[in-house]
Amino acid sequence: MNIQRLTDELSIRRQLADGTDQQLQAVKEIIQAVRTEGDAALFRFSKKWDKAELSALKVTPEEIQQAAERFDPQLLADLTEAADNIRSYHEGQQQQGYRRDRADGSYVAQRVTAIESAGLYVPGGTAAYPSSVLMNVIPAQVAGVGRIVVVSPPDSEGNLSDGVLVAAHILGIEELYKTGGAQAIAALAYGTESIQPVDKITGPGNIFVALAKREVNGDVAIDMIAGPSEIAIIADDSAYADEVAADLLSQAEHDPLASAVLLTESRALAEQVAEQVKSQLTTLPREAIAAASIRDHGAIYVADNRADLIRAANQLAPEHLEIMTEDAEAVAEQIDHAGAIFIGRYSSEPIGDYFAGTNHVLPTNSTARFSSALSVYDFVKRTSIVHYSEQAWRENQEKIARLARLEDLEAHARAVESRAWKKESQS
Ligand SMILES: NC(=O)c1ccc[n+]([C@@H]2O[C@H](COP(=O)([O-])OP(=O)(O)OC[C@H]3O[C@@H](n4cnc5c(N)ncnc54)[C@H](O)[C@@H]3O)[C@@H](O)[C@H]2O)c1
Ligand SMILES: N[C@H](CO)Cc1c[nH]c[nH+]1
Ligand SMILES: [Zn+2]
Repeated sequence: MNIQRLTDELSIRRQLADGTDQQLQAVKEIIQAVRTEGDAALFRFSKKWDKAELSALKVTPEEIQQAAERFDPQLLADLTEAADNIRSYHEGQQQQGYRRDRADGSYVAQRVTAIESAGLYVPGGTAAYPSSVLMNVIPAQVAGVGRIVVVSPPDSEGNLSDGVLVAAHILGIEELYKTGGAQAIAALAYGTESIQPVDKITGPGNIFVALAKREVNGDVAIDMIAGPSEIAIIADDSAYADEVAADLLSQAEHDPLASAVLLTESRALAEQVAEQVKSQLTTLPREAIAAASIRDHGAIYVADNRADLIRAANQLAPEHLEIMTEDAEAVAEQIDHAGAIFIGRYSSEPIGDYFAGTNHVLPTNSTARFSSALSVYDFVKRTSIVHYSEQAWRENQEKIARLARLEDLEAHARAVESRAWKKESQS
């Protein structure tokens, strides 16, 4: 791992945000093929990218039941406990409507309702992600979404992993399809013979999924761009280099495009962490992926002082930010831009990936400057409501008509005044 300038890392980010021209072109062609060919395109792309010969896209209740029956009971208990933690955290996000009444009998209000249908992407290319089933589905359920559709790419046998099926089983999901990548996003956005389109698409995925979500945005709503994983760690000499390195590698193993950055004022720690990353890397089953990620998107930034360190972290706006310093909570107070913050030595990032209850679907590519973790808020909409009484109308109609004429909108003014026409003729 090279000790390099943070600015290099940021320029890597900007390129990733757009993908390469080739990747973007491929995604556009995949979306077009799904729009014109429907299911046939989904079968064809599954064969090409997942090496799977599918006979049907929809997972059957028997497949889910059989997976549940052969699943390790301890793992079932672990997934269930994680689901409980996630549900408890997200229930805190439930929103009520509100109403402001006035003495003249008028009121304005806001009503909160769930979106009708949501399509949730669960990654499955280089690894299966049962945890992403929980992270997508639970906020949608807490919000009260009517139709929840889960898509995930199959393995080369044409199956979803038992973990994904069992997570769906725990949550009572009935609409689950074996399709992934850009083609799954297109199917959710535009529909095929097997998959009815949805109102909103959420969930994380690789660069093809991220680019496809960006392409269909507007025809359908999306949550955010949750692309290849990222971790940044602020650490001082109180941190243990082996623990810092382990946490950096935890995200590097997701994807060759994942990024891992250490931010520190200590050159000694920087050197120890670089050594640790090198030696721990060789012991990982996913060594090749992690090595590519560290080589191409790994960085150690040695800051001049604390202010420089904080500025660098905020500039990166990473998906995950760990803080392992003596005054970790005070440092956290100064972070304005990060998808999720992990405070202190014992808050290793995978705790958030699986168990704490917070959502692991998080904005990447510095979009934490303006985007947030997936949440219940993503699955609701707010409708504003106006009720004017006769008294309220009478007292305010002239002001409203004047404001309309200020904008040269005569029909607006007359609409408000039109109630007077009848009142005058009746009196
Ligand atoms: N930001 C977050 O919140 C978050 C959370 C979890 C996972 N992730 C990320 O999700 C990603 C999972 O990636 P994955 O690849 O394992 O699974 P994935 O399901 O995202 O992608 C697999 C699919 O990509 C498509 N694909 C692969 N190569 C292609 C090519 N050359 N051209 C066109 N399509 C192609 C195929 O359709 C395949 O089914 C990782 O990047 C991980 O870091 C992010
Ligand atoms: N770290 C990922 C988000 O970037 C989420 C995840 C799922 N499984 C393991 N990790
Ligand atoms: Zn992870």
